[in-house]
Amino acid sequence: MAASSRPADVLFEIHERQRADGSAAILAIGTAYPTNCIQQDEFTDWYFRVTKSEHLTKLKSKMKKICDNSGIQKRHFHHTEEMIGVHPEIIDRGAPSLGARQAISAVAAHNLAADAASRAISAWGRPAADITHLVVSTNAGAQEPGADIRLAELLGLRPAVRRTLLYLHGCSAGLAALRVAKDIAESNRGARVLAACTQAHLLLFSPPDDDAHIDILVTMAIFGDGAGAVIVGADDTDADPAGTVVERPVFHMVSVSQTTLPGTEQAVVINLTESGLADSRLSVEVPALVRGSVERCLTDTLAPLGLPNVGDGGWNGLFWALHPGGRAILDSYEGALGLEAGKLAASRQVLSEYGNMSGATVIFVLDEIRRRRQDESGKQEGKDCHWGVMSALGPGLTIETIVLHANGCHEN
Ligand SMILES: CC(C)(COP(=O)(O)OP(=O)(O)OC[C@H]1O[C@@H](n2cnc3c(N)ncnc32)[C@H](O)[C@@H]1OP(=O)(O)O)[C@@H](O)C(=O)NCCC(=O)NCCSC(=O)CC(=O)O
Repeated sequence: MAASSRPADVLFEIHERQRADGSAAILAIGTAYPTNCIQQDEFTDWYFRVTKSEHLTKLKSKMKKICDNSGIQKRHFHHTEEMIGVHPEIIDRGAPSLGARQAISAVAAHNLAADAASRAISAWGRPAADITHLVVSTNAGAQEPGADIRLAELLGLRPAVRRTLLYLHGCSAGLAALRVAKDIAESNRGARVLAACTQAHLLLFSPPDDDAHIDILVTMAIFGDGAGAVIVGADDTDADPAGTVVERPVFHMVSVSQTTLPGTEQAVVINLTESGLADSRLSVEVPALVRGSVERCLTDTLAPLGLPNVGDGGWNGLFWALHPGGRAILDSYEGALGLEAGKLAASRQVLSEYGNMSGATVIFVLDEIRRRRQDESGKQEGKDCHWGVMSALGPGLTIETIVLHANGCHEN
């Protein structure tokens, strides 16, 4: 039968040829963090000394309590005491410091992204030149040419690689990058998307203020630096000329959703000013907002999928890759969903070892879940659950979610 020449049919055929056949999968994961490490039980002394705020004894003891209860053991930072020492404007609220902060944190963010991406590419097993699209997400400044171009240079990607750069999505930056990567991979047959989220928080660094700004202490007590990268593709696994499979899906990205909670626009505020992000705000209400809304939000996300048997275990029938925005945020998810102890073990471990690396954190959590699932040595929590939820909070207040399916699991 002759092919139709009706424009609508031709357009449809072109569209079908361009689209991938399968759903997007994460094919490899890489992470990186700075070598400079501060133990959480030493952080309060370090912070009050570096910011020349030793005289603020009441705030110091409050900060100590927050650190003690944070669920964090250590964090990694690009910035050091010496670095801040040569830029006194960083601890002076009245002095402009955006230029100095951005110059330092951009280089750090680019290098961390390159390290994480190199690890992802190496785990993927194909050459960097096979990457067709690049999605980079960061809170470490707002410049052009930006982190995407620099990362493409550092990795030696093809000049024709198609780039997308996302700035200031806060802690949902990692999920936003993955959501965009999924759409690109499913819309472009043969695409291999490198999605990287990189955070260096010197832009956020701020001296203690007064009793009215305890959120500054909270952000200083929980945020750390790090980068995560994944390779995303949507077609059948690729084999080399000898027929050896060189790429295998780790997690399929089944569906994505983004919900902005009404009336919460002041809950997480990120302001880029002459003082960097030091004028940002974090409401004490965030854990309660999460507790009150997350079940409805996840029900709306999962119900239309009609996943087989997931309902049998309730929320405990899923594995969970949650952004550990803070210990109280994880407690809120756990309480609201009735999750068993251990369900958030990967999130709590990443929080403990690295703190909240903003959008990059959830990629560390995903990598930790991958490691636990592949661990043959014993029963790891969540190994029997094949469907999972990845979720993070961002300004808005926004809850971003990706429903996952772990590779090699066809039952359940
Ligand atoms: C920081 C904590 C570990 C501290 O835990 P604690 O067990 O010590 O107890 P707590 O919650 O009572 O807090 C201790 C004291 O700090 C105060 N406090 C806590 N959070 C505050 C905030 N955001 N603003 C102002 N004050 C705050 C409390 O009122 C209390 O004061 P008092 O002692 O006077 O009673 C926890 O509160 C936590 O994990 N909070 C969630 C942090 C969060 O919102 N993360 C999201 C980051 S943003 C993100 O991930 C998204 C994004 O950036 O886009």
